[in-house]
Order: sequence, then C-alpha cells, then structure tokens
Amino acid sequence: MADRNILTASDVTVEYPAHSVSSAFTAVKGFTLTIRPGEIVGLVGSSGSGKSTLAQIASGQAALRGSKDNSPRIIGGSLDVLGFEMRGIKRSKLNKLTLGVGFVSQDAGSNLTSNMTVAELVAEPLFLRDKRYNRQKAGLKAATLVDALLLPVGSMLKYPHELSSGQRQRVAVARGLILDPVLLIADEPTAGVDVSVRGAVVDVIAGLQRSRGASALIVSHDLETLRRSVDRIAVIHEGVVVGLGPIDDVLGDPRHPYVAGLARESYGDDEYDDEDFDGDGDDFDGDGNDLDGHADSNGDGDDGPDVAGVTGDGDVHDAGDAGDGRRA
Ligand SMILES: Nc1ncnc2c1ncn2[C@@H]1O[C@H](COP(=O)(O)OP(=O)(O)OP(=O)(O)O)[C@@H](O)[C@H]1O
Repeated sequence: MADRNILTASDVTVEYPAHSVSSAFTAVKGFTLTIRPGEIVGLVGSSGSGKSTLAQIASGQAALRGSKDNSPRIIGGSLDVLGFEMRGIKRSKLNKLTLGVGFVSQDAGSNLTSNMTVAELVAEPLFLRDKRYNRQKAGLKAATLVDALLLPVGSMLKYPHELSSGQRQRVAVARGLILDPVLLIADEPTAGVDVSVRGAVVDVIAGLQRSRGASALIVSHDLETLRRSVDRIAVIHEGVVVGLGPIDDVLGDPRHPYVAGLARESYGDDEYDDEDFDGDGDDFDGDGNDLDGHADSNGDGDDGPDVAGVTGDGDVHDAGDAGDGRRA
C-alpha cells in the first residue's frame, strides 16, 4: 500500500435517484482527485456544492445505507478507496473498507448516544471491533484524544447534554480517530466549534494522521479553518472541481469566479486584484453575500446567529470557552 494512492477519484459523477415526486439529481459531476499516503486534503465549497455527497460516497456510508433508499450513487467514472472500487461495491467489501476508513458526519456531534459518558463514547469503537480490548488501554487512548482535541479537563465523565454543540462535535472527531484510520473523512469537523479553536481541531486531525503516515479528507465551507493544516485543497462548486492544489496556489491563480471570490474573502478586497470574470464590473454573483449564499451579518465570515458576548462561531453554548477551548 506504501506507494499506492489512498484515494483515486477519476471523473466521478454521483446521482441521487428519482424518488416519489422528485426526479434524479446529479450532485457531483466529473470529480477527479487523488490522496496520497500521509496527505491531508481539504474539500471546500459553498452550501449545496456536493461536499457531503462526496464524503458519504468516499467513506462507504452511502452504500452502507443500502440501495433501496435515497442514498447517492456513483453513475459515472471510478472511485478507488484503499484499493476498493466504490462504484457498485458489495457489502462484504464494504465491511473490509470500513476497517480502514473513519468517518465523521456533519451531524455526528448531535447523534451521540445520550446515556453514555464521553469516555465511553470515545472508546466504544474499540470495543465494537474487539469486545476484549484492554479497558485500561482504551481509557488511556480516549483520554489522550479528548485532551488533544482541547476538550475541557473533566469532560470524560460528562454526558453529551452537558457539553456544548462544538464540544460534542469534537467528541465525535475523537471517536472517528480512535481506530487509527488509514483515511479519515471528516465532514465539517468544526461545526459549532468556537472560532478560536477551529484551526487547532483541524491541526490535531492533520497532525495525528500525518504522524502515522495516514491521510485525511476534511470537508469545510470555511477555508481559513483549513489554511494552516492541509497540504492541498479541492474547491467544489455546483458539483464540479473548480480549484485543486496548495491553498495559496489555488487562490493566487483563480481559474473560476467562485475561487476568485474565495481569494477576495481570504486576502481582502484591497490586497486582492480582483478579476471581473463575467465582465459586468461586479462581484461574480453581485449579491454581496458570503460565498455560501448566506448573509454574513457581522463580517466574521460565519453565518451563525452571533450574539453579543458570544464567540462568533454561532454556538451560544461555547460562550464560556476560554481561548484554548477549555472552560475558563
Ligand atoms: N437526498 C437527496 N436527494 C436529492 N438531492 C439531494 C439529497 N441530498 C442532497 N441533495 C442535493 O445534492 C446537492 C449537494 O448536496 P450536499 O449535501 O452534498 O452539499 P454540501 O456541499 O455538503 O452542502 P452543505 O455545506 O450545506 O452541507 C445539493 O443540491 C442538495 O440539494
């Protein structure tokens, strides 16, 4: 496996099948990407661009949910993950694939089992794989991850309802990492997380994976969160890759208006020599909104319901976090 790509997507097209009144919808069109061993790739794009669809397809989650429901499916191209062709993958192969791929869904933090403590939740995947896993070792491993993810001291014995939404999402990330996946696919791992620690959470994911020669695909609508940790980004817009490479290369030479908009947000209007792609002398969509189409009322790049005295991450419950994510 050493020299082999961890993930190779070649011209992948993904469709949600027709169901009841809605017709089939092509969510991803001709997606091409490779992820090498030890590489950390960010998948960036606005709301509805196809990021979660790709995350579900690449992690095997869509196929796991079965063919009868409204799960997305690959209808064109090929997607190889850890040597498994994902197009039409059989359940027996899926089970093997999921031994190597960790997945953190966008809403993982809100789906934690309510009557388990953080310590139990984080360690659970170890026992689901091996009932006789050493309890002391599991506890230590879980505590190390909880600490690395800057969760407050003392959270090990807490239940999900005693945590903020951002803290719950970090617990979900710890669960995703505890099996030492060869590839971690994390869909918005910093959803709801205090803006001051979002970068640090991505750093931890990247650092842990890199140190083992393992890889990660980290989905985020927020480029700044990924900036210091990822090796490359893939920018997706309306299901199509419109930028691919190291962040500064992609933003420094935007080939698509959406990427130009990202560069403007990232470097600021004054520093970035904007190109008028559509020749109308306007920003490319002319709506003055954030790139995800949501109004950014406070100029922090976040469309959460920011309230005075709160962190600007749209997560009121994280308001008591000290700057390092631990309770003050
Ligand atoms: N079950 C479904 N059936 C049909 N279309 C769907 C379904 N789920 C998502 N879509 C459509 O597929 C497209 C891509 O959605 P997806 O959730 O992958 O986007 P995203 O980039 O992850 O957005 P967000 O950042 O809001 O999560 C969207 O146009 C969405 O409306």
